[in-house]
Amino acid sequence: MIFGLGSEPGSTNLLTRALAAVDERVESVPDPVQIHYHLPDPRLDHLRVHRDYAQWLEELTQRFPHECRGIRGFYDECWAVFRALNALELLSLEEPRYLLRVFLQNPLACFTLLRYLGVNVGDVARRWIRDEALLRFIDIDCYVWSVAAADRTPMINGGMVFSDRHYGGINYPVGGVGTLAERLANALRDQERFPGCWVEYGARAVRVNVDGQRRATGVTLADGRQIRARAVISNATRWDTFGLAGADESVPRALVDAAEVPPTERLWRQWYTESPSFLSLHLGVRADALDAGHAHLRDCHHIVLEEWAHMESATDAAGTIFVSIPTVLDASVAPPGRHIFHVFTPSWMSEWRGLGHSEYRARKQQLADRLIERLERRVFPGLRRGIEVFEVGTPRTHRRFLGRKDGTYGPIAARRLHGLLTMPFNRTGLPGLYCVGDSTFPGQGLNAVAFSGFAAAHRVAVDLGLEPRLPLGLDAWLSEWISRRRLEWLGRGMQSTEDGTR
Ligand SMILES: NC(=O)c1ccc[n+]([C@@H]2O[C@H](COP(=O)([O-])OP(=O)(O)OC[C@H]3O[C@@H](n4cnc5c(N)ncnc54)[C@H](O)[C@@H]3O)[C@@H](O)[C@H]2O)c1
Ligand SMILES: CC(C)=CCC/C(C)=C/C=C/C(C)=C/C=C/C(C)=C/C=C/C=C(C)/C=C/C=C(C)/C=C/C=C(\C)CCC=C(C)C
Repeated sequence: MIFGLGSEPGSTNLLTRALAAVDERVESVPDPVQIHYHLPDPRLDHLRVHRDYAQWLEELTQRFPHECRGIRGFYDECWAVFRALNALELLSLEEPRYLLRVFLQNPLACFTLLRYLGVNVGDVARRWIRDEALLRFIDIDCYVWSVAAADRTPMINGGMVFSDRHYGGINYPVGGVGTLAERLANALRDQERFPGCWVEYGARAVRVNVDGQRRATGVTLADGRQIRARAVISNATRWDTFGLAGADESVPRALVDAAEVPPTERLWRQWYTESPSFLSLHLGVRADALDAGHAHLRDCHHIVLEEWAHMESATDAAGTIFVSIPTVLDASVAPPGRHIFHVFTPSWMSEWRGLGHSEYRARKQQLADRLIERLERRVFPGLRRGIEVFEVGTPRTHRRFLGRKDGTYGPIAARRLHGLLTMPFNRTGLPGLYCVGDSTFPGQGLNAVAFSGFAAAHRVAVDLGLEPRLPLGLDAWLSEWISRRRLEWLGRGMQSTEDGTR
């Protein structure tokens, strides 16, 4: 489900812009329905989130006519956030010269964003909507991408997702999602266009090297090679970069030595915790086994939930089922007459730890069977008999192939936080080391991590003197001042939230 590949005017189509930055583009297929929901409440069952905004509003208000005004009010606020973002050049919020420039260019958009930066989707939804069933829907409509209910999902992100799905829309890259990475990597390897660039695969960084002045100077790879650099950018999660979070404070394989971990990281650990990983089934299915005229095969993405109580469950394959069938949009990604089903549900590493080889295989089979059974009963009769390819991935698979601690999907708020204000930016307390990806502002999502990539690249370019900065030491002084004030203010805000809770 790819956000950010749109071609409409504005700045929020960050994948399109990243590709354009290296003179590339990918052909894509517009997805007419973002998600087809199969939910426990009859008013929410077979609810389809149409790309066409008017059609979507009509679908929802027909089911909740008494909430007509509330629905409009809520989504209008989402659009206000989106329009403000879409009107700005999106670069590093840690760069004072840029902040001054965008503020002077578009003060109204900046004020709108400032107003919503500390707000969560739940706060806005409850201001407009009373019906508990509809509020539950807003919860799951957040949960399916943020792995958190509305009151822990930042409003800036809600504004992006709930509006962009109707603006730039969801677009499937022809040939599969891997095309995006391939195009970027191939472009960078073109020495005529990008002399000196190279991409290495299978090269695991195991340590960030730090000199006597406590400055990052490069990385050590698993094969012992050392690469020197003036700037090191880690796209590993915060836990894999700086060590573990939560009660388990042992640090097995963090990239930064425990002695070098900056004190600000402690704050971050109090605010964010790991979300679960996923149990994933990758299925190749004979189309003729499924009912050919099956209405559900029109849509690429489905969410299946039989009981609300199981929404946030991440054990025993009992939670929310996510289904993605990319062959609905692009038949070329499978052999003729076949569909690809990617079926997944949240799952914790604790369910998979300590299992021997045969126990691990048996458990995968058992939980996969349960998911297929649930899907056959609710949405796709005949699914099992059509399966020709069957692969199961667990949190252990995610950890192995993505190098993410416990295979986590990313950070989620450990408690109610002030929207996006608490999310760390790209600079870290260790000079020369930057973080990027979903452990940094604004969090999970391809478009969100693309934003953090643009922002990190911008700040690094300024620090290396490749982009102009404020003169007379003002850049360093102002950056430091903003960062200190933010931390002090957040420290105080968090303390008062805790006192209030107590
Ligand atoms: N749109 C969707 O349908 C969808 C679905 C799931 C996830 N997502 C989101 O997509 C985003 C993908 O972000 P991403 O690409 O930054 O993260 P990623 O985890 O997918 O990729 C990180 C890459 O870094 C590599 N890596 C990790 N540690 C390394 C090390 N020590 N040395 C060398 N390489 C290392 C991994 O192998 C991996 O290739 C996430 O935010 C995720 O939430 C989107
Ligand atoms: C100047 C002054 C004073 C001030 C200033 C203010 C400002 C400027 C501010 C700014 C801000 C900003 C720029 C921000 C930004 C943001 C962003 C970009 C955001 C983004 C976001 C995005 C997102 C969140 C997305 C997401 C998505 C996702 C996660 C997805 C997912 C999916 C999945 C998981 C799949 C599903 C499936 C099924 C359903 C089947």
